[in-house]
Amino acid sequence: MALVGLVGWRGMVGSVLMERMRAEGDFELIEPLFFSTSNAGGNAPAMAKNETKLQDAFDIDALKRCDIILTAQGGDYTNEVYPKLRAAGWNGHWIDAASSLRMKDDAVIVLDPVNLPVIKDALAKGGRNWIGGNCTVSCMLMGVGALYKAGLVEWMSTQTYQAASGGGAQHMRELLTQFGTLNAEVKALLDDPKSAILEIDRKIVEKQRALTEAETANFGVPLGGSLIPWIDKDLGNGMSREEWKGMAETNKILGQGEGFSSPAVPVDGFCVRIGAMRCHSQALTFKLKKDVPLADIEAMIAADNQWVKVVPNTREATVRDLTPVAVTGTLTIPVGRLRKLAMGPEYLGAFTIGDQLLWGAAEPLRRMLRLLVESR
Ligand SMILES: NC(=O)C1=CN([C@@H]2O[C@H](COP(=O)(O)OP(=O)(O)OC[C@H]3O[C@@H](n4cnc5c(N)ncnc54)[C@H](OP(=O)(O)O)[C@@H]3O)[C@@H](O)[C@H]2O)C=CC1
Ligand SMILES: N[C@@H](CC(=O)OP(=O)(O)O)C(=O)O
Repeated sequence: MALVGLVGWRGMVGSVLMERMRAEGDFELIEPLFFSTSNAGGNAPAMAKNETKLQDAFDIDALKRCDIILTAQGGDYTNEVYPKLRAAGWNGHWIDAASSLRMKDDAVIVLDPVNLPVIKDALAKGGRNWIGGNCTVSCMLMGVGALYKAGLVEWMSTQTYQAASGGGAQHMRELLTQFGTLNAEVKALLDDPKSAILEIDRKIVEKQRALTEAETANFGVPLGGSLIPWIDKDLGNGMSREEWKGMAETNKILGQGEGFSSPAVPVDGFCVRIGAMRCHSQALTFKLKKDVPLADIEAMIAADNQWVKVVPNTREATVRDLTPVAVTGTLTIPVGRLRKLAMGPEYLGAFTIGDQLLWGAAEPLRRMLRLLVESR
């Protein structure tokens, strides 16, 4: 059985990953070795078999024992440990949730329902680095990958509505704390049905502007009852790093663009943080290479994989099935609001949602692990 080192298993992404691995019986196929950056020598979780103590996640010799290492510990950990491990001659498979290695030439961004041929090709060529994609990109491609696979996309523009969880657990807590503070500020007025809404509104905005440093420590500004149209670093050219990932990662996942034989498809838009908990949503505008009937597009998307679900473009179906609340905790990727846009028959609009901790983070990694284990 493959000895699989698990790093970052108790974090937010790691916990979702463990849950999914248990649900799919993955532990029956591996010998897990649990690592910790903070509690080496402590007890490993219940899924441990023969190795019941936590290993030191910075101990290169302990890591070197593993056939496969799967980490959801974060980019700083990857940057510190991965080069040392390879320099020490380790030739195992490295599966990683962090973005650090994503754009390296010897790394594949894994999303097997979309890019199994790219993964298999890299495996055949001796590939050893398998990196999970950006959550927004992975969820988008799980939904509308069919249009790319069919070579129909001339360009795509994305407008995202990204959940607090993308920043990590502390960001989710901060959002809820802000909502609580705001509610408390106007509770008495809310309880009085005769109170004036503009008075409530005034008190809320005053409170939002007066939130303490502690109440905005993670987002930097209020998010509850507001939004933040910037995610990740400022690239200095008017673009956020999250926006840059849209084009770079979409094309790399599909095996096109730089380093590949076919050209990149332009992907661009705006990435916005909103007050959702753990589902990323996005409105997409496509320029298709030709006019394809809407019914054919719907059929193509619906047939692409077992998780995508076309939501009829009606009010009733949309408000029921196409919301973060409907999708959270599920692997379903709804795609709705599909319609031809006023600009012409080649212009297609769509709206899609995904749980950014499942298809956006944990699921592609556990599926890659499974693929490696089953191909041994
Ligand atoms: N959050 C997201 O949306 C996404 C994250 N990622 C990647 O995954 C990485 C990990 O993200 P995320 O899971 O959100 O990070 P977390 O902060 O939840 O977990 C990271 C590590 O923090 C340590 N830790 C310290 N205190 C606690 C605690 N009270 N509870 C749990 N763990 C604790 C754990 O390491 P130890 O057990 O060794 O102490 C854990 O593995 C990110 O840095 C990013 O690279 C990728 C895609 C999406
Ligand atoms: N940047 C994403 C979350 C994330 O971790 O992305 P990446 O894996 O590309 O660093 C967000 O904030 O919603």
